[in-house]
Amino acid sequence: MAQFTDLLSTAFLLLVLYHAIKYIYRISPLHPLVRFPGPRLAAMSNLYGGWFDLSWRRSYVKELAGMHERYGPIVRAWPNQLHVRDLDAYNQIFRVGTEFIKSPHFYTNPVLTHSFFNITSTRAATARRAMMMPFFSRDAVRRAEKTLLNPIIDKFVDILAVQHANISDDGSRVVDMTMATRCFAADSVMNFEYQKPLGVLDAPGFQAAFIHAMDGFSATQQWPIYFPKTFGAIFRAIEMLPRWMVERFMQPFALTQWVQRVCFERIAALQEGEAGLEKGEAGLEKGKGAPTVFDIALNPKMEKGHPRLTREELAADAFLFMVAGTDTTADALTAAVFNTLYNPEIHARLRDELRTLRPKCDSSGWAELERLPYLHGIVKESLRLSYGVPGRLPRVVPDAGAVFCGQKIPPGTQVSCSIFVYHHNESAWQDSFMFKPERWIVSENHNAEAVAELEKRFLSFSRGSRSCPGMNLAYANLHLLLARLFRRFDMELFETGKEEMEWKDSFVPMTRGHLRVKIREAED
Ligand code: HEM
Repeated sequence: MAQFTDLLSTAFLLLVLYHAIKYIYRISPLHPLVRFPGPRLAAMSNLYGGWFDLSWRRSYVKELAGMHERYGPIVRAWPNQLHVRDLDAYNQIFRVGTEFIKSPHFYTNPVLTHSFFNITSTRAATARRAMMMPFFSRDAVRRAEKTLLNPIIDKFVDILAVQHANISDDGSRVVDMTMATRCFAADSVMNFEYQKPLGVLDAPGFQAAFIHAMDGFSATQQWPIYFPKTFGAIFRAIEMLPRWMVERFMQPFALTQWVQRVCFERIAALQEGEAGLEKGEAGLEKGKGAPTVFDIALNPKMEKGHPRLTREELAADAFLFMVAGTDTTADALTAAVFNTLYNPEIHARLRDELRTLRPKCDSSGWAELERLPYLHGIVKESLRLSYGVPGRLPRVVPDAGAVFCGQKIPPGTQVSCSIFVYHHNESAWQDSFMFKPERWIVSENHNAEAVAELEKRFLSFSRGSRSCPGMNLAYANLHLLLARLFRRFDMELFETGKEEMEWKDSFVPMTRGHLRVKIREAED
């Protein structure tokens, strides 16, 4: 009898223990995490207020897309952190004048300190952006086409034609297109900003040290996001070291500091006017009086609500434009070249279309090229499948709270949206992983409404007050450069397949290998 009572009380105790554990588990923050494919992702998700995005793992955002397929449009990482894949939610979060501020845990990168990228408040960032946005409008970019965009494009294609490449056995040249497009983008953005390029296109074989340094930085991007204080402290400590020491032992830092100095000197030169333009390694050429991106910011009008920026802030914005515009533009160009060459039918259709232009299309402008349906389709697909910034873009739910997909979301919740996830929502994009320029072309079985619907779901430049200010510049460069490249050269892939083009999320996508192409002047 005693044994039976013992057994019963043990069973009872076990039952109580089981329910106690279950209860503790249910009220503990671990509870929502069981819905995740494994504890790895969950384990550190609450650290520093972000998802632990395991960005060294190639499949992170792909896992996220899979979770949405399994669990619906809202996936929780933590009670106060969630990921949404719903167009209405996106448009609510990323609208003009949004009250969903950028997450202060995420937008902390010390390399971008003083720039408006790290300003979380929409109002403060908008006031600052407003001074520069007129120079990025469609009209402004069109006006700059001949004087600021084309000279860099001409230089790029001329280099491809004559220099910097190894001649292979069959007489064609092998070009590292991953590096080439990034050198092009960095020089193009800098030229657009100050009418003077950075000079990286001149690096032999496009192997510019600064572009390699940017790679080094991209590879460490999870650190400033998850360990902002530690990374910030390390960064500040490095800034205090003597320059020779940084140059000797920390090349990526040294090169980044060099470009930051170039930006600072160029801003100083603009501030000091003509006298300043003549001095300094980064001095602008005398006599080039066209307006620059910083004209309004250098002469702010208080009555219009313009903030007065310090030289550090202006230089930080100049540096921001350069880094924000380099990898993104180059990734889209790389995606365009790779996918076009990988699919012979797409390549042939593009070549046929470009042959309708004046010889070698050297004088065709952006407006004309944009009207070429197939080229335009290639540009759109390249942007869709290079994603711009594929990861989380976290924002904070405002005091009024929010409603996503019928669910009430409390204030203070951190909500993330991934462009990668949206662009691979199969219910919106059929065969989402396939490169299909024709999906953007109005045809017999694909009407204008269907294309307009895709536009609504196309998020490469994000939306609203914090969307990409460089969108028009990027579109112009993509149309102009791709037309020139495919019209002037015969190209084929060289030892580059899908495996080399696989990527991981380092804020921007970083491919496993480089895109290399054989290139020779086209005869027709
Ligand atoms: C294919 C090219 C490009 C793509 C796909 C792209 C995409 C994006 C995206 C998605 C964002 C939002 C990021 C976020 O919310 O954290 C962004 C922001 C930004 N982009 Fe771009 N971008 C491109 C080119 C450029 C160029 C050429 C420039 C400059 C000349 C530029 C400057 C910026 C800046 C300054 C921001 C920060 C905006 C802010 O914080 O308010 N981008 N871009």
